[in-house]
Amino acid sequence: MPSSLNLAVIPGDGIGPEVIAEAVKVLKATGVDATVTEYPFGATHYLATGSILDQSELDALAQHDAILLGAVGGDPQDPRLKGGIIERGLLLKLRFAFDHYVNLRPTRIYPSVTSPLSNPGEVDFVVVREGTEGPYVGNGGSIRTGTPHEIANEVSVNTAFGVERVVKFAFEQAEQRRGKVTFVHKTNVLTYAGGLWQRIVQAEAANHPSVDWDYLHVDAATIFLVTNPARFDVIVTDNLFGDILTDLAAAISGGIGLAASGNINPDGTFPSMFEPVHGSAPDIAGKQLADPTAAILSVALMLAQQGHPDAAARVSAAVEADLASRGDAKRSTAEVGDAIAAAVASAG
Ligand SMILES: NC(=O)C1=CN([C@@H]2O[C@H](COP(=O)(O)OP(=O)(O)OC[C@H]3O[C@@H](n4cnc5c(N)ncnc54)[C@H](O)[C@@H]3O)[C@@H](O)[C@H]2O)C=CC1
Ligand SMILES: CC(C)CC(=O)C(=O)O
Ligand SMILES: [Mg+2]
Repeated sequence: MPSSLNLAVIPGDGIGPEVIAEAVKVLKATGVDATVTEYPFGATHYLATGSILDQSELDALAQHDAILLGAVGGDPQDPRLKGGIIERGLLLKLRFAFDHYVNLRPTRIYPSVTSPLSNPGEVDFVVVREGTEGPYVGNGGSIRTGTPHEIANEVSVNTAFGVERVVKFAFEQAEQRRGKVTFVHKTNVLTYAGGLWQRIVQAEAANHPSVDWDYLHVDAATIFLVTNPARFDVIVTDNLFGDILTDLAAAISGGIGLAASGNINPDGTFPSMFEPVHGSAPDIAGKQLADPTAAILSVALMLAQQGHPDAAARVSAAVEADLASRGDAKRSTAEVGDAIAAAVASAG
């Protein structure tokens, strides 16, 4: 692991720059030796320059130890951004090019946080979402486009290679946690993809006798996330189901402003990328209303992955203390960041 962290930062669009300013503030407060290089990519940059992310920019990002991203995406009604041109051409391009096959999304209901669930119990699980396959790969098309007879396909790609490696990662996570994997899919209907996943989960389970596993259809999984979220330890699922379930997981655990994630390349061939689960939130952008906690907790995930466990623990502890101290008074994005950064610095 490097002693000096060579970090690329992509603040992005909407609330992205606001939450990233606080995340970088907290990173600096840890005292970890880090060089921060900012890149302007996102919808705003595209609208100003016509450029999204070219090969030389991808090559430059590849030179970094890790990437911290705010959120990207502009106004969904803007015709210049149609077809998810930024989400696909920037965010997914990075995940695919840097082989971020593990999208790791931890969920905890902190004791001090008000959950919409009245009695959630002790909730602490991680979603291991496959990050490079599924219906997000862009394998589709449409004919007779724009006519009443249009036919559109979006094919979910699931390879034995891709499923095996993420399932193996999930079982290894469970070995280091409470020893339970829940595989989530829709094997009763998506029988080809689901069958592949099912066989691989069964085979991998045999390699991890200390881990229990069970299976839930994705629709039932949404029930249990609300009625009994404490039953989960590690959830492993595909790209689309994982995207949806982790917004729900964020909602039950105090809000999307608290949910952090890592797009991990476990092999270390490419830089991993850390980002809040949320998007660019155009409805609150530029008003200092965004909660920067998810971006700050993404820094903690990054520090842990980059070999700075003490600094990561200090950031997590400062967030936990800040959550415990939150009352009814509204604080700005920067005020939350200032408070957490001060707590991190004083614990250093
Ligand atoms: N990783 C990324 O860069 C992602 C980008 N997007 C993009 O973001 C744009 C907006 O997408 P939406 O579907 O509206 O999802 P969103 O996550 O941006 O917003 C959903 C709701 O959560 C609220 N919210 C989000 N983050 C918050 C925070 N930190 N503090 C307080 N409230 C927060 C928003 O105000 C909004 O009401 C779209 O262009 C979408 O494609 C969406 C998800 C992920
Ligand atoms: C905008 C999508 C491509 C990403 C997303 O919603 C997510 O990764 O959670
Ligand atoms: Mg999402």
